Amino acid sequence: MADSAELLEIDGSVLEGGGQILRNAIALASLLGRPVQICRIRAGRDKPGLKAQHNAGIQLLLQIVKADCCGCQRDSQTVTFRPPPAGAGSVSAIAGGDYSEDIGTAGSVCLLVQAALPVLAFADSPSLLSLRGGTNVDFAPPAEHFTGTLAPLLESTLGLRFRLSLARRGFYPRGGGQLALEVTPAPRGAPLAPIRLLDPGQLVRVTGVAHACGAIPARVAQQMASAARQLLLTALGSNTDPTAFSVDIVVDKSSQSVGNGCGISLTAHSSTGCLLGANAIGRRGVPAHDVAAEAVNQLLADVKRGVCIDVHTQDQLVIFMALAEGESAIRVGPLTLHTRTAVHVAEMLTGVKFSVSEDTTKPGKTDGDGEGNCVLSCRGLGLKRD
Ligand SMILES: Nc1ncnc2c1ncn2[C@@H]1O[C@H](COP(=O)(O)OP(=O)(O)OP(=O)(O)O)[C@@H](O)[C@H]1O
Repeated sequence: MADSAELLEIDGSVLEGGGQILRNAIALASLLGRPVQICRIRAGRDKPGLKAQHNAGIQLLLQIVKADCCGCQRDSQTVTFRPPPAGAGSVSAIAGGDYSEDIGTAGSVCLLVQAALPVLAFADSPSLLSLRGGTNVDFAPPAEHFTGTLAPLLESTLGLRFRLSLARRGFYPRGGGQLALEVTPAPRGAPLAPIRLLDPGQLVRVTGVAHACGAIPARVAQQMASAARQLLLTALGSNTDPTAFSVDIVVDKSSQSVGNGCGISLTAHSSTGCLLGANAIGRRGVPAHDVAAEAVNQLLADVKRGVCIDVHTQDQLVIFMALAEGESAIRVGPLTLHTRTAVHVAEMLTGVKFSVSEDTTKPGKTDGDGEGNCVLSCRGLGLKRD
C-alpha cells in the first residue's frame, strides 16, 4: 500500500468502467482514511459522469465520514474525496447514527447499500439508514437479492450483522421506494471473519419471492411463482421433494408501492450453507412464465456449475474479502468483469493481493461457455477499530 496521505488516482474507465469503481473506491478510502481522486468516471457509458444514484452514494458517505469532496455533483467526471486520516492498521473514525438519502430518481437504493455497508460495519455505534429510490430496477440487485441471498451470506460468513427492511417498492421511472438498513458494527478490536466457501454441497431447497405491484394484476405474481416451481421440479427430476421449492407471492396495491412493476427473485440453499441468488424483472410484452424461466435458468446454471456463489454476488463479496482477517477463498464460476474490476480497486487501495486458481475438483470446460470454475482467494487486511 502506498503512503496513506498521498492522493491515489483511480481511472474510473478501466475494465467494467461503471459506477461500481466509484462506490468501492470511496468506501475503501473512507475506511482507510485514504484520499482518492477518481477520474474518467463512467467514461465508456452513454452518459458519462455521476448520475443521481452515484452522486447520492457519495453524499451518503459524506454524511457518515465527514470527508472533503470536490467534484461531487451530477455529471461530474472527476471526484476528489479526502476522508479524515486513519491510524496505521485501524479504521478512520466512522460515526454510527441515523442517516437518510433520497436518490430522487429510480436509481437503485441497493447500490447505496453497497457503498455504505462496508463502512458502517466499522462504525463506532449502530446505524440506521433510510434510503429512497428504485428497489427493483434493471442492472442492479433487486431488494430481494439482498434480503434473500446477500444479507444471510454476509452474516453467516463474515459475522456481519445487519437487517434490511423493504417498506415500499419503487420502480422505473419514478423510484420512490423505501429501504431501511440497520447495521450493528463489528465490536471494537474485532475484525470480520474471512469468507470461506469452497464446498457447494447439494441443493436442498429454493426459496423466493414473486411480486406484482401497482397496476400489474396479482395473477402475474401467481403465474411467475407457479412457473418457477414447475420449471425447478422438471429440471431437478420427479424424485425431488416438491415442498423444497417455495416462492412467496407479494401483491402491492398502488398505495403500497410507487409505480408499476413485477419480478421474481430466487435463492438456492445448499447442504453446506451456500446461497445462490437469481432474479428477473418483468417487462411489457414478456409472459410471466418467461420471466420466471429467466430467473430459474440463471439459478440452475450456477447450481450445475457447482459454484458456491452466484454470478452477481461474486463482485459484491470482493470488498469484504479484502477487509476481513486471514485467508478468504470462494469457489466461483468464470470471473465476471465486475469481479475483476472490484479486485483491481481493492488491490489498489488496500494492497491486498487476490489470486485466482483453477478449480481442481471440477477442471475443464463447463456448460459450453469455454471457461471453467476457479477459486478466488486473498489474505485480507483484518481491519478493526481501536
Ligand atoms: N440482477 C442482478 N442481481 C444482483 N446483482 C446485480 C444484478 N445486476 C447487477 N447487479 C450488481 O449491481 C452492481 C452494478 O454495478 P455497475 O457499476 O454496473 O452499476 P452502476 O453503478 O449503476 O453504474 P453504471 O450505470 O455505470 O453501470 C454490481 O455489483 C452487479 O453485480
